[in-house]
Amino acid sequence: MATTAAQAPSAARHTVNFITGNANKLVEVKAILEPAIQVENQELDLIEIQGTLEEVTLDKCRRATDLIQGPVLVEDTSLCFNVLDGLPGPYIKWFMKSIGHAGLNNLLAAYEDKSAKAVCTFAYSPGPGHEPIIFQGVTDGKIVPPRGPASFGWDAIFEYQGQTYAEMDKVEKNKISHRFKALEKLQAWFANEMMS
Ligand SMILES: O=P(O)(O)OP(=O)(O)OP(=O)(O)OC[C@H]1O[C@@H](n2cnc3c(O)ncnc32)[C@H](O)[C@@H]1O
Ligand SMILES: [Mg+2]
Repeated sequence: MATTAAQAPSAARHTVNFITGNANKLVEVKAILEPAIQVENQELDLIEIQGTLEEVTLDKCRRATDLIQGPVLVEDTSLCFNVLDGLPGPYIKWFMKSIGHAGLNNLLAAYEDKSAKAVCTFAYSPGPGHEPIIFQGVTDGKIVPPRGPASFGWDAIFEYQGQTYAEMDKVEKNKISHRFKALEKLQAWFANEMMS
């Protein structure tokens, strides 16, 4: 059957298979990308290596590609304290689990500089045998005692222009977040792919 003009744009739309076990990430990625890019999800428990933000994400992407045997999108989130040369960085998940919001604040108690960077590193692979492509977004803020709901990771202790991520309306967070900035680059790359 011939494709009608009305069907064409949606048929040409990209779909990504976002591999994550984190429901909050998935909600944000969908809110930012859809409807331009359709987001599907598979949950895999991927081993995460030690290394730079890029190395950790690239390795995660290669492992996901091998398991899925198809196109995948993965993401790794870091919270980097400037005075600690970027730590906890990609190990933030384990710091959150072990010492929580109070412990993360205490790590900076000896320093005046509470500035931090939220970094989102996405890697997209078209499938086995392809090198993954990296899209990174950074939002600068500072670490503060928790304010707002504690429903998503370290949102309550990361302050951006006077408000913690947790205090912000979700729509507002998704306009300035590290995740949004990385996905802007991904969207531009997909748009370019569609034209070539
Ligand atoms: O399956 P994956 O995608 O790996 O999901 P994850 O929860 O293991 O996520 P990461 O390995 O990227 O670890 C990042 C940690 O930072 C938290 N996190 C990620 N994005 C966040 C955001 O926008 N705001 C607050 N916390 C966030 C997240 O809950 C983890 O504890
Ligand atoms: Mg993880």
